[in-house]
Amino acid sequence: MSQQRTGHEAGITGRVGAVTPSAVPDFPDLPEATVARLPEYLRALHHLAETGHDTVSSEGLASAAGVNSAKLRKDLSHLGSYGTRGVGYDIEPLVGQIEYILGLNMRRAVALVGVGNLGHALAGYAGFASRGFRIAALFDADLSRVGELINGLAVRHVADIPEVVKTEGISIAVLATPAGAAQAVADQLVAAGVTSILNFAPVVLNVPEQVDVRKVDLAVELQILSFHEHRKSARNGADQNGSGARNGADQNGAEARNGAKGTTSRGRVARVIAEVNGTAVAARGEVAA
Ligand SMILES: NC(=O)c1ccc[n+]([C@@H]2O[C@H](COP(=O)([O-])OP(=O)(O)OC[C@H]3O[C@@H](n4cnc5c(N)ncnc54)[C@H](O)[C@@H]3O)[C@@H](O)[C@H]2O)c1
Repeated sequence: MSQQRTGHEAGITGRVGAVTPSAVPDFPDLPEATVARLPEYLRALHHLAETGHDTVSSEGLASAAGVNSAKLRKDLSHLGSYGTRGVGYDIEPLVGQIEYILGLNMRRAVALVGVGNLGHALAGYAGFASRGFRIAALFDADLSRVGELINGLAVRHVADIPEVVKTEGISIAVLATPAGAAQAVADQLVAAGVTSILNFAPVVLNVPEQVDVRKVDLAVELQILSFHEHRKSARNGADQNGSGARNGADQNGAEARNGAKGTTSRGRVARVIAEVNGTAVAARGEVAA
């Protein structure tokens, strides 16, 4: 990716409203994390516009997008958008600017390969259209699926990929085949001219450098949540051990004070261990060395 000037470096300051998509002098070289957050800002901005808002504060937009406001201001500054003190960001031009950066000011044609359980659900999802995408072609290798209509679109055989990709101007494909078929399908797509792949198959694809692949794996997301669950329970356990340790110390203290009358808990534990091991216990209640 080439190094680009940001709007700030290019002298674009002040209200977002002063910056139109055509005013972006060069294509900004955005951090990947910023790119990943832009769709969230866009979703939140669309919602704000639909509910009658013209402007939004950075705090309001950050909260609607689920990020912190310092991060949001930094992200938008990469686009040359700084908002206006006391006013915030003008929503309409900011929407235009983010859509321009994300390349959504044209509706992109997308191909979907592998129209099984997952593929059917994706092909039938109405939300892609409102987010800037048109499912332009469905492909499968199974002849019994070819010709099936999903949302008015007929499933084509994978042999038609080169022709359809060309005629429909498709550059993005969604891959929903079994893992074993995914690499060969990716090769077919790339040979046909596809340059971006959203891969649902649990396999790492080898593609040429100019091809972008994003992998979606819900099992990985669940595994990450599992880690958080594990960590929460480990911390809770540590907390309980902590209070247990404090309680233990209190009890030890009490037992030490009562030591003359009876045996300490440490002594009792030692005795049990000794009984299990068949070893002797020292007179003071300690395990014999
Ligand atoms: N990423 C995730 O979160 C997630 C979730 C569910 C499933 N998956 C993955 O998605 C893929 C599809 O899952 P599914 O449950 O829909 O499977 P499925 O078996 O129902 O569907 C797979 C489809 O791919 C077709 N196919 C097989 N080989 C092909 C080829 N060479 N070219 C074109 N089409 C071909 C089959 O005919 C079938 O229609 C699997 O790899 C699965 O592991 C991923």
